[in-house]
Amino acid sequence: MKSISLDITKATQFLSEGAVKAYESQVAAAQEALENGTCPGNDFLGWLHLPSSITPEFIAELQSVANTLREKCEVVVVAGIGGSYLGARAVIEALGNSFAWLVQDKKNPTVVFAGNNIGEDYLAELTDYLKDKKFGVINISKSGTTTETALAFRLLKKQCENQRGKEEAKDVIVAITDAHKGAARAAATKEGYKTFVIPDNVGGRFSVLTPVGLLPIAVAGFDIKALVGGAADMEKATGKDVPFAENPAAIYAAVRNALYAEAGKKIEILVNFQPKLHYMSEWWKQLYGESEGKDGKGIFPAACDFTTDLHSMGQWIQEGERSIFETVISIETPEKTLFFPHDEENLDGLNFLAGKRVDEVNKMAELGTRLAHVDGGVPNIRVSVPQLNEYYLGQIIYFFEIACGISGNLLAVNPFNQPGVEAYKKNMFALLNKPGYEAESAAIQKRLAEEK
Ligand SMILES: O=P(O)(O)OC[C@H]1O[C@H](O)[C@H](O)[C@@H](O)[C@@H]1O
Repeated sequence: MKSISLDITKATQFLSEGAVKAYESQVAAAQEALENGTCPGNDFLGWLHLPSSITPEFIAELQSVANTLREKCEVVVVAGIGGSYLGARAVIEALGNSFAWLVQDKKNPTVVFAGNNIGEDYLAELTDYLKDKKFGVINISKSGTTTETALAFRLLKKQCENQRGKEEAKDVIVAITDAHKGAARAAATKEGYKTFVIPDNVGGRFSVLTPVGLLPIAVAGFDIKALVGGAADMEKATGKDVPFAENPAAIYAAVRNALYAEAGKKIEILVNFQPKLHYMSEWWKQLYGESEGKDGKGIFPAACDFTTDLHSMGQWIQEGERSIFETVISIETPEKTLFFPHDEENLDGLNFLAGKRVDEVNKMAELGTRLAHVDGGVPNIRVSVPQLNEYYLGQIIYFFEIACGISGNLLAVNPFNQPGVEAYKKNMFALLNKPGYEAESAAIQKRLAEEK
């Protein structure tokens, strides 16, 4: 099978000669540290060889549970936030019909997401939508205590039991959580739900290839064996003994750090020219943002869908502050085929495109954008992906995961913790007068009073 490939020529032209190669020894040291478990955050390295450790038996167990949900449900709600839903949504939306919610494809349950916000209208409209549906729930939380997910799950569990009865509900609610602790585990144990474990040593943003991602993706009807196969092949292609120049993840990590350290590029924009990849960018933002945004450092991960956002962000990218670079995921061949028709009147003047495939126009837009942005001083890294299918999505996932682990080590941060995310939670609990937060509640009310 082919592999995804990197073109860094439009990025290295913004760097001094040898700037990327200069990272070779640091990258080797980073990969050794990941392999030997001697890097910061070394209790969260379970993702490193996860693809190659997934057995056919485990895939079969996941598929069997997915089949039960597929047989018994018209709709399956995936409750989770951050790493507990982004990977699943990224893959499902990349592979699914762009209008899946409108195309009544009886072969697959409709997969919807909840627990990734606290929007009252969103949750009210979801519960309304589910009122006449035979639905199930996959409740995903590594900690088992995340407020957004727990709040959504309380609503969904009650509605599922009211609509299907407690006994039947038990068969269509699955929990994916910690092996022993947390509210999600406690509820699953009490109610007798089927459960899968999120390994202690795999952090949320690296968990898409655990049941966190694999079960929802299988429920949606996609081939998790191929997904894992692509990731496993990329695991081999980016191993610590692969020569630097032949290791795409090593090169990507080195180039982005060189652009940050030497060329002052503080923002990386992940770009796609396929709208189905929108959530792949959202998954990537968490992976890099939560791994590197520490100690006042780190490249800010942003994302754009082109050509759509060229009509909104194009001006800034072309002529704003030169602190950005672009990483473009380019899908070589679309899954579908559509030609531009000829029009007798040609009032739109587009007959010069007649007979061409739509993607030919998209590819010229991509090339034209690359030339314009590079001319405007925006370095461009191009990740070429042969097809948008499970196998190559597995390659992309592992490529970005291992590059993130390397990059975080090059940046000298702990890529595998996320202490910063606790701040808002503490304030929220204090403001909600959560039991046990009495002192924090008093303090925050005092602060708010003083700020008036
Ligand atoms: O899976 P959970 O424990 O519910 O966590 C869900 C998400 O929220 C946390 O606050 C972190 O920001 C993320 O790294 C994590 O993926």
